[in-house]
Amino acid sequence: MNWDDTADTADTPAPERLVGSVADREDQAVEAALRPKDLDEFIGQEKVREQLDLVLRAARARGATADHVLLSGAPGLGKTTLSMIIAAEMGAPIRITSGPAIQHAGDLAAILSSLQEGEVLFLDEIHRMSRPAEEMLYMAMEDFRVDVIVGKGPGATAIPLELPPFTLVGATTRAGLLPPPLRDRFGFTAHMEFYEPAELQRVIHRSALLLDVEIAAEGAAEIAGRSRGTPRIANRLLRRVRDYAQVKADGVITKEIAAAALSVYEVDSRGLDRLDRAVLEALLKLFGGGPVGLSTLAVAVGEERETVEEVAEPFLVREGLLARTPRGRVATPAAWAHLGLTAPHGAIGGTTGGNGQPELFGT
Ligand SMILES: Nc1ncnc2c1ncn2[C@@H]1O[C@H](COP(=O)(O)OP(=O)(O)OP(=O)(O)O)[C@@H](O)[C@H]1O
Repeated sequence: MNWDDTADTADTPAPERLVGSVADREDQAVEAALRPKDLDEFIGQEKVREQLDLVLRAARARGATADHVLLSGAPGLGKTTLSMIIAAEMGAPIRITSGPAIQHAGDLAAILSSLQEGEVLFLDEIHRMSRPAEEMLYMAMEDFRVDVIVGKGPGATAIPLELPPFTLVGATTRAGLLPPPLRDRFGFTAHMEFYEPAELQRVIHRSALLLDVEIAAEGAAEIAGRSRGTPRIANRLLRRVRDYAQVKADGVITKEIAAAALSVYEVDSRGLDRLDRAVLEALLKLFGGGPVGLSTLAVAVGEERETVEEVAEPFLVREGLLARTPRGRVATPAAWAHLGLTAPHGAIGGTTGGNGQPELFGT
């Protein structure tokens, strides 16, 4: 089984994890139909929307090409969708490529030289571009010009090539990995946050409408609460719940149907799946809440160390269920509560029994 939640989309097969945030094949097939087409349809991310709206309106009013835009944030939060919206709002065509697809500067030169005036170039996983391509991009972004190197060794010559003005929309899961000279060349930078449950509920209602599925408000809320703050996961869970509702009921998604369907798929009320729960259960039941070393924890759940560290832990940490401390992994009081267990007296992350305050996580 491939649990890989952090791998990049370009060169990995579909993850089989229902709560993984990277697009699987089914997502790729249906997502186009679910993408909002303009800024008004785009749900949540209020600040990003407001700021981007200003940037695009101003460019339109000047009759100019929009500034380069950098979007950072976890997979499935809407970076590709937003890049398409930028193109649509500017009435411009869009070209989509990704960092790993551009290994040689020549690959980039070929793309850049075939752009139309005003075109949006969406470069996903921009942090994974090769160094020479990155350096070519600096000049292209700033001066709309590239130097194409012809020949090799001492006889090589640089032929300057003028480019039409274009808008680069770069997307990255890790803005910190971008070299500062590249980051500085973006006129507008936006960080996409995880979505609130109420926003995901709106995403689910909108998708249900497009998929012609009847859903009650509480049904949407139930799915939203398990979607890990990510529209892609919300849409994926919606499709699985729809299947269940069709087979086991009359097709309508109620709160009960959503909860029953997602328990079949082992996605719990906070969006933890089997792997997440296995890690948490081992930490609480075998190690009394920790601290325990990562390798020991991984052996206890029968997974690779990297799988526990890179796939399960980020979400458990984000949810405040697990902490990484210098002494090892430690469960928080919320972890004990979530699994319905009582921390043993004096356990780290449990209560001390005296003042009721957690030993490590109190004031
Ligand atoms: N704000 C939103 N409102 C409604 N639907 C959204 C929103 N953001 C994302 N989606 C939906 O979630 C799905 C995933 O979005 P998208 O492909 O844009 O994510 P991404 O951040 O580009 O992911 P990746 O980094 O894996 O490429 C799309 O089907 C899109 O319809």
